Amino acid sequence: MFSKYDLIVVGAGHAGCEAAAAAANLGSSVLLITMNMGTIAQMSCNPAMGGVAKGQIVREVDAMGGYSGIISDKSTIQFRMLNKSKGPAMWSPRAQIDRMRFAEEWRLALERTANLDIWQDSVVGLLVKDNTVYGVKTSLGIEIESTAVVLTNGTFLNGVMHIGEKKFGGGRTAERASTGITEQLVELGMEAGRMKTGTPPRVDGRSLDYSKMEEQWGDENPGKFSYTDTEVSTDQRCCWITYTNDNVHETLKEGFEKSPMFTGRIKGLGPRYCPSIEDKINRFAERDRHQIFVEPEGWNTCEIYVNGFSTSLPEDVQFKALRLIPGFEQAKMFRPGYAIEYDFFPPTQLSLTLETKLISNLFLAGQINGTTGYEEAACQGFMAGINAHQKITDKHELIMKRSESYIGVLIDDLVTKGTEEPYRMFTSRAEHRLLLRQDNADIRLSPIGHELGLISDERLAKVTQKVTDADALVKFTKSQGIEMTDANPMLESLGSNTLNQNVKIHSLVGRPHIGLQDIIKVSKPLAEATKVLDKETIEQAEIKIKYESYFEKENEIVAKMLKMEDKEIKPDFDYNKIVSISKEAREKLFKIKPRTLGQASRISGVSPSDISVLMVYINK
Ligand SMILES: Cc1cc2nc3c(=O)[nH]c(=O)nc-3n(C[C@H](O)[C@H](O)[C@H](O)COP(=O)(O)OP(=O)(O)OC[C@H]3O[C@@H](n4cnc5c(N)ncnc54)[C@H](O)[C@@H]3O)c2cc1C
Repeated sequence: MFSKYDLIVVGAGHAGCEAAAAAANLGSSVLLITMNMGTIAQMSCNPAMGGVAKGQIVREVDAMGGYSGIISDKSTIQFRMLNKSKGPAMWSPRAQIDRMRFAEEWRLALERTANLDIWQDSVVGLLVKDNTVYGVKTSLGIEIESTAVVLTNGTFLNGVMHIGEKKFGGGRTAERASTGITEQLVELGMEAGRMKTGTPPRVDGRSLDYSKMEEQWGDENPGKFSYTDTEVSTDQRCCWITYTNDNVHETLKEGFEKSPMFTGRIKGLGPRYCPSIEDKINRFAERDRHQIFVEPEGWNTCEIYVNGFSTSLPEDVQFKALRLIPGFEQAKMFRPGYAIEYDFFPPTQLSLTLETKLISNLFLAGQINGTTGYEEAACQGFMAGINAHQKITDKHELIMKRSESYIGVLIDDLVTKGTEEPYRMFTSRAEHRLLLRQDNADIRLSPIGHELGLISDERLAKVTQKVTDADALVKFTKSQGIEMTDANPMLESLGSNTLNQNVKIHSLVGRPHIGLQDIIKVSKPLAEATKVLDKETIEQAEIKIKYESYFEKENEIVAKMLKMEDKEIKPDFDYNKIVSISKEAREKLFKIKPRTLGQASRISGVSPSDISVLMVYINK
């Protein structure tokens, strides 16, 4: 029934979809096996993409030829650029998403992708010989062969869901758990752990009184994720904000003794930055209210996601407490919140390509590696799909540097340091975040996508043109002056000091709160010079003018750091021959097998003096 594939991807969540699409677009024959074709790219929790640091990841995946940005744009119901009042390194695109449309768009995109077959079934085991994977076994008893396998099982491996004292096996509400894979991999010598997460109840939006809540609209001129010419709706749906209160907290506390979170019935660590409402009440007892974001799940559905109210308390307690929130007095519940615990594989067992060190040609991506979040999963899937293809076609592996992408930071963090709790991306994890901005992801990464074959010549040419045009515009502002009589009314209206002599446009853009678009309105030469340029090119020039000196300093730091980062360590390097490093460092170095001195320096337990000694040996 099945001939041999180049690659089998197990699971069609955010990681699996990107992995399958990337490898197929590169030319591998791919079979995507997923338990339920009705839940391809299902958003298990919040219907939103992007956010702080996560939005940058979506843009990076898009810049290299992944699909997440395009699909998000097609299903956006509200868009906001977060942190716009801060520096550009913090600007983060976030979109409220139509959950059903997102899943449908992903499925249609996969159906349109050449070299990609889909099979609905559950994988129960791997075909492994001589520590090399060569296919999978399914619950229908079928054995399907492939040269490589990417596992992206999400929260499904031995998943157990909890609502109060009730407990069900399952990978997500109304879906079966996956058994067999963890057990086999553990038997083969891999280590598995347990993590947990939770989700809030969903309610019927027709039963809410929005007049008691604050409206929260998106941006007036909504942006988007993809650098391609995707169209986004200029219509937006409103979200709302309301708050819990003492009565809500007291009611929730009635259920604490039945809460699996407090009775210790759930094993594993949960996401610290996405706590349940019971956790928040417990940890921040001094707070008399917590914010609740009331978010529509789509354009046409009345289903509402109660963001901030993640809970696994008994459903009747959830319901009683919800009705005490302003605007929720008559709320009808569609689905209760629940918690889930699942298996993951500590990611220090992977190499930087996301291939397992133990079993050749087996790659792991997404929540299975201890991460949380669609964006974190999508970018790992994308990278695993690429690297699986590269490996089986004997091409170079793709390892992203920490200084060139959030994707590089994420994978390096996971593989080098591991994670004890669900890992999510933050801007603070990226030491070179000033360079890793959402506005320049295409400039940073499209050449890489192009070299791989995922970005067309035309698309790369557009990026190159943008850089050339932005540089030319910066140059123009340095030579072109502005009359003070033209500038002063605009400066006054924006609360900036007026001029007492004519200046170059460049020096005005250097001022806070003054942008090129403000000056275009009052300077005919600038308006003329920019009339054929798009918004992004003008923005790129403005960011360069305002932050050029900071970028230069950061680039100098990166150049210094790359000297260490580029110092390669051979995979079979024998750390036993170094006598003067600590026992802990030796053990960790053997376990992680760092590729470079830079990676070695980030392993916990490896000290700067261990690195100095190691450097001497490598230089020998
Ligand atoms: C209850 C809940 C709450 C969550 N809360 C949050 C949150 O607050 N914040 C946040 O950022 N993230 C949250 N998440 C996590 C978020 O859903 C994941 O990070 C993201 O979906 C992971 O993507 P993935 O592709 O790794 O896995 P998933 O999206 O889980 O997809 C896994 C896919 O694999 C398929 N599959 C699994 N096993 C098999 C098998 N053996 N054979 C065939 N197919 C298989 C499944 O059917 C599914 O399609 C939550 C998840 C759940 C379930």
